[in-house]
Amino acid sequence: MKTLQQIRRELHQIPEIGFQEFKTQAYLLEEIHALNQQRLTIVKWRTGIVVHVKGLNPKKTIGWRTDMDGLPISEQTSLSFQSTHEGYMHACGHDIHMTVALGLLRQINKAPINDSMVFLFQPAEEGPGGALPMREWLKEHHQDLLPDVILAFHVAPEYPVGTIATRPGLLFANTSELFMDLHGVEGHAAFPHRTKDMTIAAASLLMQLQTIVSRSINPLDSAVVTIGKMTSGTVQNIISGHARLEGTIRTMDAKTMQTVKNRIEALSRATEIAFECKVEIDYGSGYYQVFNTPDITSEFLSFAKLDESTVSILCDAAMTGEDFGFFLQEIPGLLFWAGIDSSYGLHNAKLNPDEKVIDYLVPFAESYIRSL
Ligand SMILES: CC(=O)N[C@@H](CCC[C@H](N)C(=O)O)C(=O)O
Repeated sequence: MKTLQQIRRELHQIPEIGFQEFKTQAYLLEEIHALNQQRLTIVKWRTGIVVHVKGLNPKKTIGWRTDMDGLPISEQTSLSFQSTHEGYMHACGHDIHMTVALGLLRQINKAPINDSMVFLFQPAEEGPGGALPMREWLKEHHQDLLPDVILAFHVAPEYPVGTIATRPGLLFANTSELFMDLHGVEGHAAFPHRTKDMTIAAASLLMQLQTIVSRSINPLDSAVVTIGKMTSGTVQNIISGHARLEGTIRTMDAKTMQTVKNRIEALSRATEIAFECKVEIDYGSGYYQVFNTPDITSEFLSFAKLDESTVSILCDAAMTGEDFGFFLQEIPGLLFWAGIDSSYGLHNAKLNPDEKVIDYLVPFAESYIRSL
């Protein structure tokens, strides 16, 4: 049987983006099929997997969800087990999340608990979002696999291994992707008056977008408008006829999200008039906030406090997005941060989780689940 460290390293080498997790799914299935099958039901959903472990005397079903996808980032670590998929990396810790889920599945399968458990290996967390369609598919086709309570964790680079952090209520933001295409008129660099330059229009719009949070949102509310990618033009001596801005919006409530979108649309209309162009807006996919069930989360924090190997922290909410929010929208449960002690953050090409988190977290999660 492979060690969990070996599994993490092998998963790390094959990062795949949302709904392309074919090798990852095959790898996980091989590990799951190698277990004693007596209590297991295994169902595939797109590139995801659902594994049900029948309890000894089940009164409820406890869910454990892991995400599966990597990011389109070129890895810059010097690890011996670097990504073998050029231009892709597990830079958000989903390799660790999957390994912990497998480790927990092994333990619960080896020594079953009274209740049943369901492990959700969910694709496409980074985008376009697998949780909502997976939840809806379970409701429609596999009511029997729906958990009564659901748990998940996310790696936290800023904390040492052994740290658990979460909070009752709102933990992560509402999100919306943002894609803006600006269409003008391309032309010779020497004849700007015959063109509609979209590099200038996009630069102007980008700067105006930055006024939304500072001037249109109540300072007591919170919002983020991030443009992570900006592209325009073809070569140095042609005025660009097309530019694209790609970003994401984060807010702590749905009303503020609408205010931000209203301002984006108003500034786009103003850009159209000012630069004689067309601005198309696509909001891509949006995630529901992560709202931890208050009493379950308080009890979880009390449990963590009693564990000698754990430092538990009541943390602040963050502007991170997580489509796990869609599960918590309908099923009680919680998401928590687990420290991995990396000097590089999430979505960084040098992220390097301390693998000791796996050996710490599997028994911690197992004993918490046995206490439920
Ligand atoms: C945990 C984490 O980093 N999640 C991502 C989710 C991204 C959702 C979507 N693609 C977007 O950009 O809005 C995050 O960036 O917070």
